[in-house]
This record gives sequence, C-alpha cells and structure tokens, in this order.
Amino acid sequence: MKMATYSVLSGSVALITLQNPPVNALSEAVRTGITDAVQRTLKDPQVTSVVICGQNGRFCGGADIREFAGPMSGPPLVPMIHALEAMEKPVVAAIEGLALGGGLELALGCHYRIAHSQALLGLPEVTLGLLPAAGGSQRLPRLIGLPAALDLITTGRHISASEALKLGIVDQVTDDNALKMAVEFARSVVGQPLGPRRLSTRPCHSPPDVDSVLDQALAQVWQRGRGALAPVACVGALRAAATLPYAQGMEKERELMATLFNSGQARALQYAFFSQRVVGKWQPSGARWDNSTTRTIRKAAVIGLGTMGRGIVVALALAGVSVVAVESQEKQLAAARQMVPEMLQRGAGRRGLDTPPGVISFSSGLEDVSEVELVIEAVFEDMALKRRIFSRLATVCRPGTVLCSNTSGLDIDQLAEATQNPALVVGMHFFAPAHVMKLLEVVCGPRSSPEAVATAMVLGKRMGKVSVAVGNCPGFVGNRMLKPYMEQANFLLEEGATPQQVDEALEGFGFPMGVFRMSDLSGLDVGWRVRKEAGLTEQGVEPTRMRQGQRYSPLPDQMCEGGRLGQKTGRGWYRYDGPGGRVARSDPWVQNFLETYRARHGLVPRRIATEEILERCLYALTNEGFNILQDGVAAGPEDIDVIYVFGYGWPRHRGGPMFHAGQVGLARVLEKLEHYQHSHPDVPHLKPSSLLRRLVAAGSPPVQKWREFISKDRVHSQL
Ligand SMILES: CC(C)(COP(=O)(O)OP(=O)(O)OC[C@H]1O[C@@H](n2cnc3c(N)ncnc32)[C@H](O)[C@@H]1OP(=O)(O)O)[C@@H](O)C(=O)NCCC(=O)NCCSC(=O)CC(=O)CCCCCCCCCCCCC(=O)O
Ligand SMILES: NC(=O)C1=CN([C@@H]2O[C@H](COP(=O)(O)OP(=O)(O)OC[C@H]3O[C@@H](n4cnc5c(N)ncnc54)[C@H](O)[C@@H]3O)[C@@H](O)[C@H]2O)C=CC1
Repeated sequence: MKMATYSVLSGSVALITLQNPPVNALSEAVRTGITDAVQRTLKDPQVTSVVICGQNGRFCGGADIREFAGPMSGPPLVPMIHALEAMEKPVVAAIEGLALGGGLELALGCHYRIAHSQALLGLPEVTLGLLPAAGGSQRLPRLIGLPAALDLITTGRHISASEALKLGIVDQVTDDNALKMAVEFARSVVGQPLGPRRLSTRPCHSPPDVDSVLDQALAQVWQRGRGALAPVACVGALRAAATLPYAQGMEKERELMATLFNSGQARALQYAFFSQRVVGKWQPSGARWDNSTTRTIRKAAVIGLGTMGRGIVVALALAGVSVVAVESQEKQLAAARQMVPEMLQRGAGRRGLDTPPGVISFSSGLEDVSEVELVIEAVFEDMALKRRIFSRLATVCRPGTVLCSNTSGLDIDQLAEATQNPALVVGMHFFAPAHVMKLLEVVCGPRSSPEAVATAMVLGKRMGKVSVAVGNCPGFVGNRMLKPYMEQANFLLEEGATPQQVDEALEGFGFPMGVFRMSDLSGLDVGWRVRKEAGLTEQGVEPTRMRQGQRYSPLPDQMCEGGRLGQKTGRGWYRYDGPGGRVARSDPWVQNFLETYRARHGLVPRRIATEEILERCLYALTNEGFNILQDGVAAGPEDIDVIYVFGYGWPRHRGGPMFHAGQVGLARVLEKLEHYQHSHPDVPHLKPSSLLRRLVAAGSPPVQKWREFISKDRVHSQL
C-alpha cells in the first residue's frame, strides 16, 4: 500500500514513515500522507518533535517519475516541504539507503538530517531532463555554498554519506540504526531555536567572483551537455539562488522547471531511465534467461591480450574475478604484463572498490585455463582462428565451463559448432575501451542455454556494465546498425561532402564524435578486416563501385591500402601529430584524394546540406533498427536505444535512435527514406523497412507500444 503513516513514539516523537516500495517515491498517496501527518503533528500538543523516515531501510528515491507522464494531481511538493520547514517542533530526517531528488529536497526542508554511513544522497533531476524544483536549487546552495551546489546539481551525481557530512548536507552519520539515532537526536534538540535551521531563511554564501563562477559553470555544462537543456537551466536556477532573495529564487526555479517539464528532452531522458531497467527481457528459444539459474564466476580466462583483451582482464579483476590472461605473441604478452597492472590501478582509483580486485596471472598457453569457470576469447576477428580456439577450449576446460567470444559480429553458432556443448557458448561483446565503456551485448546463439546467457548477463552487471541480450546475426544489434550509418557517410563523401562537414553535423546533433573521427580513433583496419572477411574488398569482375550486386564505396578500403589506419598511424580521415596523436586536423591530402576519386569515377560534387547529412546517416541507421526489431534480434526498441546511448555515444537527451524516430514522427522518417531512396536508387539501406511502414499504417503508436505491436504482428503473420 502506497502511503505515509503517522505514529507517535513514547508519547512525544511523531514518526512519519514513507511507504511506497521499492524506493518510497513521492507519489500522490505519499504526498497526501505526509501532508495529513504534518496536520496531525501540529494539532497534537503531546508531540514535541518529528522524525521522517522511509520503509525498508530506504528514505526516498524522489518524485514518482511515472506520474510525470500524466496530469499532476494531489498535494504539490513545494508547499508541503514549506509546511514542514515552518513547523515549530524540530523535524529530523532519518536517511537510510538513499535520499535522491525530491527525497533529498524533503530532507533539506527538515531542520536536521541524520544519515546511515551506507546511504547515498544526490539531486539527480538533471539526468531526467529536470531540475530540483521542490526548493532544492534554492536550499542546497544556502546550505553548502554555490560552488559545491553547482557541482552536485549540474552533474546529478550521487554522493556517499561521508561526503555529505563533509559538505555539511547531513548533521551526523552513523553505522548504527539511523532511525533510532534520529529519534534520540529529535528528543535532544527539543526547545532549541529553529530559525537558523530553516534553510530558506539563510543567505546564500557565494564567492566574491560569483558572476565568473556562474559563467564558467555555464560554459562547462554547454560543452559537456552536447545540447542538453537541463544543465543550463540548473545553472540558471543557481544563479537565482546566488543573486535573488529566496522567494524570487523559488519563482525562477518554478519558471525554469515549467520550460523543462514538458520538453522533448525530459521525455527522452525519462524514457532512457526506464529503458535501462527493462532491457534484456529476452527469451531465447522460448526459454527465459532472466529467471534462469546463474553460475557465480570466481575465476575466468581471457584469450588474446590486444586492445580488447587487456580491458576485459581489467574489468573482470575490478569485479573481483581472478583471471588467467593468455596471449600467444611474446611481444603482446610483455606489453600486457606492463599495461594491465597500470590500467587496474587507475580503474580501482576511479571506482573506489568495495571488493579487492581479482588476482591476475599471465600465460602463453591455453592449457593454463583448465580450472576456470568462464572463458572470454578476444583474438583477431577471424572465424577459422576463433573456431580452432573454441575447439581446443572444449577439450582443455572442465565440463560446464561457459565459453564466450568478444567477436564484433561473427556467427556465434559457428563458434558453438566447434565445441562439444554448444549450449555453453554465448557472445560477450564489449566496447572499447572494455574496462571503461558501460555497454555489453550478450549474444544468444540459437543453441545457447538460458543458464549460459544468464551467467554472462549477471557477470556483465557485476562488471558494472549495462548488459543487453541480443540475437545472433552479422553485427548483432549495434554494429549491424552502424554499417548503414557508416556507408551513408562514405557515399556522402563521394557526392561532395568532406569528413569535417559530416562530423560537424553529427557532433552538432550531440554525438561526442562524428563518424570519421570515431573511425580514426578505433582504427580503420577494424572495419577493413570485417569487410575482407565478408569478401567485400576484392573487386573481381564487378565495376569498382559495386560489390555483391550492390553499390559500394571502396573509399575506406583505399585509405587502409595506403596505410592510413587512423590515429595509430598518425593519418586517417584527418592528420595527427604522429602515430598515436589525438588532435584531429583537416588534411589537404584527404581533400585531394576525394577530388581525384570523384574525377576518376565521373562524380560531380555538390553542396550537401547538414539536414541531408543527418537524415541520411541517422535514418539509415534507424531503418536497420526497424529491420532488427522485425527479425526479432532485439527484444524491443528500448534495447536498441540503450545499446546506442551506452555503446555508440547517441546523445542520451535524444533517447536513442528508435525513440528519436518516434519524436520526429514515423511518417516523416518514412517519407524521408522514400525520398532518398528515390533520389539515390542504387544506394543500399535507404529502402524503408516494412515494419516502419506497418507502424505508420497503424497510426504511428508511441515507442512504448511497439513491443506489443510487433508481437501481435508476428502472431498475425504466422496465421
Ligand atoms: C533509486 C535508485 C538508485 C535505486 O536503484 P536500484 O536499487 O538499482 O533499483 P532500480 O532497478 O533502479 O529501481 C527499482 C524500481 O524502482 C523504480 N524507481 C526508481 N526510482 C523511481 C522514482 N523516482 N519514481 C518511480 N519509480 C522509480 C524503477 O523504475 C524500478 O522499477 P521497474 O522499472 O519496474 O523495475 C534508482 O532507481 C534511481 O536512480 N532512481 C531515480 C532517482 C531519481 O532520479 N530521483 C529524482 C526523481 S525526480 C524528482 O525527484 C523531481 C523533483 O523533486 C522535483 C519535483 C517537483 C515537481 C514539481 C512539478 C512541477 C511541474 C511544473 C511544470 C508544469 C508545467 C505545466 O504547466 O504543464
Ligand atoms: N577493437 C575494438 O574496438 C573492438 C574489437 N572487438 C573484437 O575483439 C576481438 C579482438 O579485437 P582487438 O583486441 O581489437 O584485436 P587485437 O589485434 O588488438 O588483439 C588480438 C590479440 O589476440 C592475440 N592472439 C591471436 N591469436 C591468439 C591465440 N591463438 N592465442 C592467444 N592470443 C592470440 C594477438 O596476438 C593479439 O594480441 C576481435 O574479435 C574484434 O572484432 C570487439 C569490440 C570492439
């Protein structure tokens, strides 16, 4: 039952308990309960102090985000918190578990705050496209000063109870029972003056150079936010706190919240929050992995210690897993021995580990992996090599060892075939750098067992990854969609665009890096290897710009043939200050290369508008997303969107490609794809997906309804 209960302890301490599992969000019923409890407290002369706590060891996770989708009703938060603060009896917040968003704002309205040492506190509204609009943007800087409030509110980061104590957000931290402590504390402060404890009445202590601090913060959020509105509004609200009286500051907070509340960005970010929680509800072969038993992995092996393998070793060790790290090349093994401990140390420093890292041992032979419970192979993207390794692993490892591949897109089932027990083979597709990037695609082959999939999903979570279960097809989800995106970018170069122009358009949309800068960073040879494996780099009897009966741009292959592999060689689509250089500069050589290429093939360059660059790159990518949904390779649009936000830098405030298509309007996306297909009939991947057509014909249901639509559609098509 959702509510806030009222009781009186030992005749004098009123206890208000928030009850709305799992995080005691401030739903309408809870707000009503608090409002009623405040009235009862005021009326009861026996009550001399008040404690507010949350049920089940969690204070409060903030406003109930699900209520944001509908009309707001019930008692609003702002007057409710003012009523608490105005009470003439001391009010103490007993913070256990978490006090986030509106939860912390409620605590800031109390006169005192006692926290358990394990509690997390924060104002994460900015991550939902909002600002702390229940007085948080005005009370927090009055409590901890402007610079610290700017940091917490514009990043939305969660802080520990000990940091909260240092900042002055809480009055005491205890390892003991925070509720018991708060009750004792409440009794002890009865009769003390409450005026100084009311944050709304305090001045906001700002540094003397307040304008420059705020301007700097604004510049920083612009740069970091890549077009996100909420961080900018947060700085606006804090400017009001620092420069205006409290009542006017509150008015500004309300105004700014009103502009954010119904914005597309807030909807996108709230969708992203819930998507992250629904992903991976995937049912391979009708058997569910998400309620399957899992194996706890204590010891694992990684085969191949190149770019990916080294990062995977570190990520496993940081999760407390002991690792046998195997590499066949002496030079690579020596490099790994040196780099892995350094990476581990940096990673441990960044994370603040609560478990000791797993022990890492290095080896040059597969025989040393016989005792592990799970293996992750990360050798070259070469099917024959990987199959040899899988076949050998199947004989070396104990029966029951889960065998995983980090392949970027090869057939998991062909790898499984090389073993005696295909049910134990799954894909674990990490993203570079593997110890930093949050995404993990867990690839379910047609014969992977639910237990093996569940084990990989849970291990991914332990490694701090957002694990998404996907089906088995070339490129899985992320890279399958990336292919048409990159292809359109290459075709745009053929037609007259420059790498900078394409990258600027995509970076303006919110990607941290455009497609060409990203290729230079990961290495142009990565895709080249994949195209070679697919037989696309050999020209054969077809014209130069045709492969396997389709239009093809050999531009990136020609770059690789010329030794331009990106940052690692100091030359790619851009030039760098030598191999390994980071700063991309436009390269006249590339300009000349493109002009010569166009002239050789009789291509007349034209001026290409930013709108066309974005539409062709992004809609080709999204269109493949619809094909993926239709093929059942992703469980739902949320899975695709989470993959793109966490693995490919899709701006979170735009929700993800599938959400974005819904926001643009499915009919418009369809119309644009038809338009480009008509004007470029030989360019692949512009043919609208039939699922997109059916969704449009069905009236473009919202993205949250697509799963249902697709499953009905599937049943219908089977009849
Ligand atoms: C809390 C967590 C850290 C817990 O994590 P974990 O234990 O890992 O569990 P999860 O799986 O994440 O969550 C479990 C379960 O709970 C659901 N859930 C979590 N938090 C919430 C929530 N706040 N609301 C609803 N549901 C929640 C979650 O979805 C899971 O359920 P499932 O999806 O079914 O599996 C973690 O969950 C977390 O980080 N939560 C979010 C915390 C957060 O961001 N809180 C801030 C919320 S926003 C807020 O508080 C805003 C405010 O305070 C401002 C209020 C002012 C409102 C005024 C409105 C005025 C509007 C004016 C404009 C009018 C314009 C007009 O005129 O129209
Ligand atoms: N580089 C990237 O951005 C990503 C790569 N991947 C995939 O990860 C895998 C590895 O890629 P990278 O790390 O980039 O390659 P890499 O070339 O950097 O490293 C591969 C390593 O495997 C070693 N190796 C080869 N045969 C071996 C054997 N028999 N036993 C032990 N070690 C052996 C090589 O010596 C080399 O050190 C590939 O399948 C790739 O497609 C997946 C995601 C991203």
